Amino acid sequence: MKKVLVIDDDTFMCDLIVNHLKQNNFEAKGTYTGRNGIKLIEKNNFDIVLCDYRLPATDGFKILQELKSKKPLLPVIIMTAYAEVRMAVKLIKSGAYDYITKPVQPEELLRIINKALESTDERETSNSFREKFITGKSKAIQGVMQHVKVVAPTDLTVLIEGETGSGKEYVAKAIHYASKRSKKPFVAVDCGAIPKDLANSELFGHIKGAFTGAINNKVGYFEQAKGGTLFLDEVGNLSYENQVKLLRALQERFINKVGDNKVIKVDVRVITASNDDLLKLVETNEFREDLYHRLNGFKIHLPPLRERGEDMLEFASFFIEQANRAFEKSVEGIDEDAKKLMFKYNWHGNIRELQNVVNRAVLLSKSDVIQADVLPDEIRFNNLQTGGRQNNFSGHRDVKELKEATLITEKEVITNALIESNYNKSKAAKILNIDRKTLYNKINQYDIEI
Ligand SMILES: Nc1ncnc2c1ncn2[C@@H]1O[C@H](COP(=O)(O)OP(=O)(O)OP(=O)(O)O)[C@@H](O)[C@H]1O
Repeated sequence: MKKVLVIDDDTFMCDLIVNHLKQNNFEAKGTYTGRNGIKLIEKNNFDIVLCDYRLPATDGFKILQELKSKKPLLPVIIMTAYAEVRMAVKLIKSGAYDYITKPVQPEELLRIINKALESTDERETSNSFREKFITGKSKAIQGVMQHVKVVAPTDLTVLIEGETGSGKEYVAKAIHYASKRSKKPFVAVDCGAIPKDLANSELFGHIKGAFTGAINNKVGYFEQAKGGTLFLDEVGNLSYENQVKLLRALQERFINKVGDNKVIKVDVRVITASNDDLLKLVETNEFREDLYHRLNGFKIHLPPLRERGEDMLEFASFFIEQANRAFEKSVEGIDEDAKKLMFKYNWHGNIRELQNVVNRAVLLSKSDVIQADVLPDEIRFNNLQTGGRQNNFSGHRDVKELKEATLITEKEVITNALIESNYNKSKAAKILNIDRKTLYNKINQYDIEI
């Protein structure tokens, strides 16, 4: 039986909701104050919380923040008499699962609660992840999967290198779910997306009053991943100060919250990933060498999609099935001409780009197989050497090393996308099928004029 806590200072309404939930097979408990609500949540394992927005001495927003810092995964539904869009957006942005307007309609209440519980039940498990993980048969990936198998049961830190969209997070999850930590949380953090001045508090948490705006205690990612795996994507983006703190956390297995001297023991396995060659960042002093060696307990290099041969078709079939279900279509496969074009293409955005291309093709397809006409122009009008975009590579005939050639091509592809989008970074990132942060990093890396 699912456990629901109702927090409402209107005693009549609170009891009414509790009774209604009990009649509908929930184990419901009510409380009339926010403070007591927080205490009950700390001591019990509720599956969901229903909280009134207007409470004496506090409000639903403050309670929500406190709850999210203590139990980030607990769904909270706010009940409010003020169906104001701005406030609803604010509540949902602050982590509320949803809101319901008062007077509460019994059927609507049950619908929202069941929806929230379903989405929690759908949270990924080892089995559900296995169902959506495609391994592939290429030699390159078989080698990687062999390494995954060997390293998973250990507690080694793993560094995964690979191009954008090549499946680094998926491989990190494969390691997690094959490890003894599989029943504990897998927490993924995009270090490139955290503002530098907030990174300490995001990773390690903070205490109330630690800085302006720290109105409540916050549980950081390290603590959220307790007993499980913390996946730090784009780790090369961490500032020097954060690198020092991360190194300490890894060496000593202790963290400090921002503003607090108390040390907290953390049992977390760290897996990191990078699009960049981290060693290069070490050479240019942008990344600490001692941290690099700590993170590089075991290195896994993920091959780009273009080096995975027939795996591309296996991924495509899988994505076609997914898209058929999502769009209620019944596409059966890809015709030979379209396949040829897809094999010639460079897939700079790798598996993610392939998934987007397949989604679009399924949606547009009028026949039961994907034909060339529903592939994007860059694939249809691709000429073998260029990977689909304008290219001035003939101007670099003296380049012999493959790595240098790749760098030059990447710079040119990015420059072309910027030109094509009139230097609109969001549009250019979309064309390139990378996120804005990665685009900014690349612009800096290649010193591209913008
Ligand atoms: N092995 C796989 N099986 C099925 N789908 C996959 C697999 N690997 C990647 N994908 C698909 O490709 C998408 C991108 O994968 P993922 O996020 O792991 O890449 P990434 O290398 O971590 O990307 P980024 O460099 O942008 O962080 C996933 O959301 C998933 O849809």
